[in-house]
Amino acid sequence: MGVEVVVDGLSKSFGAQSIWRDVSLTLPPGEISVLLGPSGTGKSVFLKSLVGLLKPERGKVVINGVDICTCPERDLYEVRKLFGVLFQDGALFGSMNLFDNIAFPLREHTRKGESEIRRIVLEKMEMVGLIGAEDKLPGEISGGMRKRAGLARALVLDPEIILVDEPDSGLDPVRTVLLNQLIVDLNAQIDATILIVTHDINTARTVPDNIGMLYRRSLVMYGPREVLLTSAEPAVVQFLNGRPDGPIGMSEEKDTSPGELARLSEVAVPPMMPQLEVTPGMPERTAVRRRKERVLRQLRTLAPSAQQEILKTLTPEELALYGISAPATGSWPQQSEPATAPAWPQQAAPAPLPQDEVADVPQQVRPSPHPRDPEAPPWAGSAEPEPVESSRRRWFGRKRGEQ
Ligand SMILES: Nc1ncnc2c1ncn2[C@@H]1O[C@H](COP(=O)(O)OP(=O)(O)OP(=O)(O)O)[C@@H](O)[C@H]1O
Repeated sequence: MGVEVVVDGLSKSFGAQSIWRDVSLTLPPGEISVLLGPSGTGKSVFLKSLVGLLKPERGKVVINGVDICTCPERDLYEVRKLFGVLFQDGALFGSMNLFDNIAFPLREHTRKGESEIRRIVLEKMEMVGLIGAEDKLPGEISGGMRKRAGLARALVLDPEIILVDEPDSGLDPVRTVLLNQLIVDLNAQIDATILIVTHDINTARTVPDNIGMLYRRSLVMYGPREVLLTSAEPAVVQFLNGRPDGPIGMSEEKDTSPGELARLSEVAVPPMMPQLEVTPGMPERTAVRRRKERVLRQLRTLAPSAQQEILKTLTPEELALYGISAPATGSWPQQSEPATAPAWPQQAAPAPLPQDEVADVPQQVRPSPHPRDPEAPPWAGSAEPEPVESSRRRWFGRKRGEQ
């Protein structure tokens, strides 16, 4: 399983220009997260800070117990081996064919022999659908193929954390969806922690488990996808609807007129879209189960609209297990008699099916093998949800020093 990345109070400037301040978030292990934000808000700078290519002046990035902002170079070198990074343009060497480009990290960072390198490179090229293009130069292939080649190169060292910078830039909508599907399938296969930086709304609405948004030098929101995708926060609504009116303008410092805000408040939050599922025949995404448990534990801290959407994803069996009797009605879930934690049926992960048998594989929703403690349901302790103000503070960030 991928590793957790904990970002705590991170601030980055270039000279007098502050890029973002006091950013705190956790990328849960093996889950897919997306970082959204208007152009120039420092999303790429954030990715580079996560991998230690840029040094923030305050805060921590803790990976496997190592704070990469302050650790010695030697430790940073070790932690970097956990990462695979797909840069916007694939960052391929123009004079090398795809095979050599993808083999490059193996030749640079390992002592593997050429036959082993060949096996690994061809395996990764197969994963991204590039078999047959080994001898092509980057200049001879399409932008989508270059992205996939960059992804294959990011995979050769078996990363536990994959950072993807704008996978959709320069791709048509169909290629974007196909690349998104590839990322979801990859996550199912290798269970790596993935962070995607994008401003593509469709990607944000269909791919991640968690979403954050950078805006005006802050992380204005971060959490389970249902939180941002149902938020009525003006900047989020404007962004998700691609509206010209609202707080986001051509320049970052734009002021919003009361008229604009009024117009925006009439804009409906677009309905949630279902998350992309893995291609039939692939292993299941084990992160889905882990995330469900994690999110249910924090359910009552989330906005009511987010709770509704989360509850809609539960099967009747899961609703019964978690003692929820009134899902998705607009009201706080009623807790029924706590279920005595049943033993989940043990199931082996389904074996990949042959290609000619993959059609119409029924979706399996597997209950968690780690059911909650029946004595402590996620919403125990109060029949009422957390006050809106404190749940807003949780999702809209807090000032430094505030608890
Ligand atoms: N090495 C650097 N030195 C100085 N300024 C930099 C450096 N790298 C980035 N910046 C500045 O940081 C700001 C944020 O840039 P960044 O590329 O991270 O934005 P972004 O959100 O990824 O934008 P986009 O969505 O357009 O790619 C920009 O103003 C940019 O000029």
